[in-house]
Amino acid sequence: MLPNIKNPDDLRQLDNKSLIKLAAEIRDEMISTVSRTGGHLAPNLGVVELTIALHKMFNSPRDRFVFDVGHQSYVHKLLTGRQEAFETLRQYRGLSGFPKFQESPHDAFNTGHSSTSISAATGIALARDQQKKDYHVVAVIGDGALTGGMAYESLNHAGHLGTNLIVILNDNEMSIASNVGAMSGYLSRMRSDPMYYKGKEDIENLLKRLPSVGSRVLKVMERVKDSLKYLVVPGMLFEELGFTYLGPVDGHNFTSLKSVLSSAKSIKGPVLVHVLTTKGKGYQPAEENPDQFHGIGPFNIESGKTVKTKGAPSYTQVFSDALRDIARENDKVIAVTAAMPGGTGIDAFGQEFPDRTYDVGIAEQHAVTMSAGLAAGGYKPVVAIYSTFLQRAYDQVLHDVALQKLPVVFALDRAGIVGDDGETHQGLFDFAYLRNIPGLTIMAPKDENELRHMLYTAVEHNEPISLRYPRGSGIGVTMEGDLQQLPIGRGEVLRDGTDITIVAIGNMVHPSLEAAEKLALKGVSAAVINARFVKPLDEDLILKQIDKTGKVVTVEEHVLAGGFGSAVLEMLAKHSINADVSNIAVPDEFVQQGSQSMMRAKYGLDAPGISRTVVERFFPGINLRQVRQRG
Ligand SMILES: Cc1ncc(C[n+]2csc(CCOP(=O)(O)OP(=O)(O)O)c2C)c(N)n1
Ligand SMILES: CC(=O)[C@@H](O)[C@H](O)COP(=O)(O)O
Ligand SMILES: [Mg+2]
Repeated sequence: MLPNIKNPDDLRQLDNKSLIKLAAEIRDEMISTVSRTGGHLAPNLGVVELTIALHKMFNSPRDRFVFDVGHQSYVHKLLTGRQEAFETLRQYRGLSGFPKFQESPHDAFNTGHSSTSISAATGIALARDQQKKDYHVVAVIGDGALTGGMAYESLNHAGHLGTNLIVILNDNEMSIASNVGAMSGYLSRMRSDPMYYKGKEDIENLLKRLPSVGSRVLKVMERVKDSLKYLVVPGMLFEELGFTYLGPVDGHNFTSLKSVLSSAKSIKGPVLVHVLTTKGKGYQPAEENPDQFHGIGPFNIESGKTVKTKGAPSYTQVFSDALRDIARENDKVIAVTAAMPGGTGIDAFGQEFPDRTYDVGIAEQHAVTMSAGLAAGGYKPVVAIYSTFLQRAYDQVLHDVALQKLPVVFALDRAGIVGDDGETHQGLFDFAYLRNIPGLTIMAPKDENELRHMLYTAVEHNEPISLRYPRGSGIGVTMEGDLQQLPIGRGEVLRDGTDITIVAIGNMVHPSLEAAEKLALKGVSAAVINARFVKPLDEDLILKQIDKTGKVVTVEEHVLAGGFGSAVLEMLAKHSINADVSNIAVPDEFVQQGSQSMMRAKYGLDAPGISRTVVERFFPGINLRQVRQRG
């Protein structure tokens, strides 16, 4: 059936039996494709019926859907004319793993970061109202995304506005890991306590029987109704915020879904539909391990096992091991994660030190300010956050941590090019957004061994400090002995040279060393500095080398504007040094999805790219000269 669904109109004639068949085909298609491409399988398996029902009951693209995070939009893509492209999911120039208005008019709003959907949907609804148009706006948000502050800011405002807006709360009792917090508990109680259902039915029956009498009595009756509802009707919290609450309904049952969506369409004002789903539904390994199948690499469909590659441990793993080593000696160390315990390696810390670990939910701002509070109370919080998600908490870093010089450690995982998640998740901005904050020390290790020492240095440092490291495996260096404190603001010369100085930071140091080897073969003598610190810069070391070579190239896996190269340029300007400088970095554009190696090659962020840039920029005639010499 799936190939016959060219657009949502093709769903209109299908009865429940056909819809059930279609749901099974969609699941097969997603399992088969994601087993090859990798992707967010479990969230999508959970919303198959829900998404089909949405497309059946609404009229996209006239009606607008906003998917929160957007990692659960695969079913929507399959129903909106993107079946043929589906095999290119998350690949270079292929279908995005998130909604993209550039891909389809059915994608009303681009997402990737969590908890934005209700705000965006409110704005779309307001634009509709301004233009006196008449269409539905539907935000689809998960219970995990509902832990993010923006979700509450927008519920609060949308409830106050009273405009027509439908929020579908997809409650599968999971974030990536288990969901956390009081709201999650509230949703669970609605899910599981039969008293709520019974109470709701009883009250509804009672209310139906209440007589319509004179207006004063009516007012009293209304108040009685309200207080009775308050006591037992589920979703009262949302009702108090100004939403009509519908549910909870079984999100895998077409009859219930169609009925509740039909009611939602007819109600005036904001409506919240509470839908219960099972993450990973229909594929046993994903149902059993929804966290592992939240976002998964290629896997074997029969066994559900991922294709393992042997190699160096990931940066995350090394960070996780080192943090536990440090915490065994220092009982002030506290680990904080914002809903990414597995992704950041804080899960292992939590197992060993459950009382010193906090998962705050998808609440990066709260994570940072709470850490500031912990630091003010004498602790050493290590906040492990993906570079892209710390973008959320800029003011908290500046206002709550840095202004008070509080010793919070920011461990930024997934810094640099992240690969298949693409532009929403690239960790390419952190040097820039942190470098302008006074008193914040910024480090990046050249490899996984240096990461351990930097983490130790950070914990021992008594002021705000950050370190960033990339997604994926380290480079396989030996882990050297005891953890050591690195001198703050000191880099190291890894290779001497007389023609040019390459100053690299973080994971660009080793490719720079390789590039220097290549350059040597062309007769260029390149010095290589591992800067280690973006702030404070090792000015003496860099200036001394530049004095020798006159030419300098900076290399970083980060955007050019405001990054490490900018820091070096500012330093040269400060000292009135007139050197010949080139900066290798990501230009002023959003980096698309594609494997990390492919995208690094595209931007010249690998050994061949670095040596090519050096030759083209500083030694353009070199090949010719060599050929002439050889001749
Ligand atoms: C600001 C931000 N922080 C963290 C994430 C990482 N993240 C993506 S999905 C997700 C869990 C979302 O849970 P939920 O909304 O319940 O969706 P489900 O996967 O359960 O369908 C998290 C933590 C993110 N995308 N954005
Ligand atoms: C959708 C989302 O934001 C996360 O699931 C993210 O894709 C995780 O990325 P990693 O695979 O790098 O942990
Ligand atoms: Mg969820």
